[in-house]
Amino acid sequence: MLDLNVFPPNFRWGTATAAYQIEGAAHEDGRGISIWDVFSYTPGNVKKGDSGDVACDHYHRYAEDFKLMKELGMNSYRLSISWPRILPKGRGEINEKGLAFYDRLIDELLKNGIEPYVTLYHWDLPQALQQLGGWANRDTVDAFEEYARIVVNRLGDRVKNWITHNEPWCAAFLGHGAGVHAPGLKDVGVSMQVAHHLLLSHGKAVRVIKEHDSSHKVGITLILGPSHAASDSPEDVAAAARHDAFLNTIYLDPLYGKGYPRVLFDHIPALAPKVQEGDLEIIATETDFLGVNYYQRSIVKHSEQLPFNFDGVRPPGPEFTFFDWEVYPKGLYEVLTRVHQDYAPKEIFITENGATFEDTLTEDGQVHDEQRRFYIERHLKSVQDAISEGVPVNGYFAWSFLDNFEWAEGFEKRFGLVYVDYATQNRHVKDSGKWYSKLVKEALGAV
Ligand SMILES: OC[C@@H]1[C@@H](O)[C@H](O)[C@@H](O)c2[nH]c(CCc3ccccc3)c[n+]21
Repeated sequence: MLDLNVFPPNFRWGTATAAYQIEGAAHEDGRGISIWDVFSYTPGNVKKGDSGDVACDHYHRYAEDFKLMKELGMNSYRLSISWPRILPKGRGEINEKGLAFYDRLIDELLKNGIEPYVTLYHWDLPQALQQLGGWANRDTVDAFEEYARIVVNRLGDRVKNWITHNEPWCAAFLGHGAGVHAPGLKDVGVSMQVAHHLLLSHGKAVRVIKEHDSSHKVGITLILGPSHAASDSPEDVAAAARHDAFLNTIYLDPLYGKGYPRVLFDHIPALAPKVQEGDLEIIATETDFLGVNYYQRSIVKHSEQLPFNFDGVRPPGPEFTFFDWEVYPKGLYEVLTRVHQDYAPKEIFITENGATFEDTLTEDGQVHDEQRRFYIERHLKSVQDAISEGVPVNGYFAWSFLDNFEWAEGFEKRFGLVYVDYATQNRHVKDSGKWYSKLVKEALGAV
């Protein structure tokens, strides 16, 4: 199925994680608390009352984790920095122990010959900033810029690839519209203003990084997926166009200098964000790559449901993951060709792709996860097909290296190529991880 010769010789093969999901040590070495600590500690928000207090204990086990990563043959790794470890109050006093931790982490990665791709924000806003309004408060844009400058100045001699934000759609809508993620607000209008502030802070951080060293590569990671109309009726087609704007072009358009999509905000003018003079120019600051996270497509029909007048329709499958997400590899090809055609990023990295299935650790420490292996194989085939058509995809980061804290699902949902036995913190490479390792070694060996 896969022809590894199609992938460019300098292709980045790796995995992705995020600080709050793997580090643990939530109250160690001066770390401040984040909105996800608060959200997790609030009963009812996270399955089984799980939290990131311990998680994979990566804070203490990163050396063994990177040794395993090297043994598996990967040449890249996407991680995120915990803002509250660096600035416990979000701004002002710097926590030297937090910076020293990431010094050690990056040094250990480089010692293992693994290229770091660093996400500055993967949802763990310092709670002190939330108490001042969080991302709904435009001041947080300046706080993020200060945080970015501190991190880039400290790690910028060794980290050359930066992702400003992970999935602003999640931080904005799941966190402030649907209320199912931290900080747990349910106000669509606020979520749209949050989206604007996240994009604005992205543009500011790009400029900080480029001022530090213009040779550094910087981009943003978006969750993208096709919005398919449930029928060819004009109202379903119009509903799908609004959903496409709601999920995809509300971010893609302003990032690539097109402003906010009229198809959405003509429908909900009262919910449009307040945009100040110069904001759109900052948001559209030139970047070096686009990070694409892909998991599934959406099927959309017209609905009386306000404010968007669209609703989801259960996809036909027939395959679904443990998250009940449809397995639809073609959607990744559709996303990549559409992004290339409509926005033409210089480079694209698949910064997340993966699946959760019910994993069982056998007596002899194996996890036979053929479904996950087959999921990844078919999505890599979609990447291969896009590359064959000239789409500049230069890397694939499987979500995730380790099983980890899956937000509101807690530890029940496992995405790792490596199984984590949380009772012992032992790591067990799953069959999918062994397969991916063999594939990566073949691809890189072919260089
Ligand atoms: O759900 C798997 C991963 C998360 O663990 C990552 O932190 C996050 O970047 C990420 N985004 C998505 C798609 C959007 C989504 C996230 C969480 C829950 C539902 C949908 C899936 N994932």
